[in-house]
Amino acid sequence: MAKRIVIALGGNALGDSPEKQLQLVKNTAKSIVDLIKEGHEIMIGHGNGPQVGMINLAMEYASQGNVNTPYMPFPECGAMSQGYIGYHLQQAINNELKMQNIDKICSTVITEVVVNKDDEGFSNPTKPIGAFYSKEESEKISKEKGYTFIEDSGRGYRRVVASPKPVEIVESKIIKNIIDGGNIVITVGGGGVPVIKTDLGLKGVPAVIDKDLSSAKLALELEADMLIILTAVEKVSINYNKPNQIDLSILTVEDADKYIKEGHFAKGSMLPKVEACKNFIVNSKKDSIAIITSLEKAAEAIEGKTGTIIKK
Ligand SMILES: Nc1ncnc2c1ncn2[C@@H]1O[C@H](COP(=O)(O)OP(=O)(O)O)[C@@H](O)[C@H]1O
Ligand SMILES: NC(=O)OP(=O)(O)O
Repeated sequence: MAKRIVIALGGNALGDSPEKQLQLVKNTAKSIVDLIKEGHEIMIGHGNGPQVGMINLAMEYASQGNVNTPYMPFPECGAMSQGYIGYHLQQAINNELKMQNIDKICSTVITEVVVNKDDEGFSNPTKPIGAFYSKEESEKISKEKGYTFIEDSGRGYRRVVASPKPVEIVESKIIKNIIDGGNIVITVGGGGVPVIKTDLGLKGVPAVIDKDLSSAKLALELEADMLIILTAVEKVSINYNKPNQIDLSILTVEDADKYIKEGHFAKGSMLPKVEACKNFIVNSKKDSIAIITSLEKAAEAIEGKTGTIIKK
């Protein structure tokens, strides 16, 4: 049966350069168009951690050098990342739709997401962005620029920035129009550009919202049947990266709470994915499903053959 599906695509699954990303999105587009062919309605949210870090670093470097480049504020870097990732994804999906003779179109909505100005995320940076560094490199950059770094799930050290929780998707009516019109939308890129409400209107703030939490919000607002979080691992594990690692096929909300307390899911990577799925499942008015798996395994996971299914 045709389902309304929100797909949250990991920023790391998009590669670490525009050239690599353009290649990788071709496979992503094929998997997504296969789902569209089966009649499913698709909304795509995506990450931007590596990309927004790269843009921010490049713009900062250029503005400090001799080239005539102004300082680029962080929210603008986030909007730039939505634009170029969305451009690659929509081009690849539209090419694939045309090749398969499907009369639909995919478009990116530059999306703002309201956050609370007093969110505790502003005083405790947790969102890893940009490239991975060695411990020594990260300490050197930290001294030079005052950035905070953390060790990211055994993969190296990364800069972390504030990550407030998503409160409201500003462009949700337009997103609904696109979906109700039978087309495909790319939205809440990088979790959405974070904005706060002021007396003068919306105002961008320097932070990166977790795209899994924004995708769950989108799935709830648009009454989706399914939230699929696609990342680099096929299943969620307990004792991750340890000799006694156990991969989970099913994760109940009750077990998720227990494992969260025991510290099995890393902050800024697996924890927000599990929390996003939990939030969607618990608050959905429908008998909805949430799945965490890898891009390559998406179709199999929808058929219930792999991935971690999060259940009530
Ligand atoms: N308990 C866990 N189970 C599986 N993966 C985990 C776990 N804890 C941390 N991870 C790491 O989290 C990563 C996914 O987070 P991240 O790379 O931030 O996602 P994204 O694909 O959204 O960029 C996995 O590739 C893995 O390295
Ligand atoms: N914004 C965001 O959640 O990005 P990643 O998926 O790259 O962490």
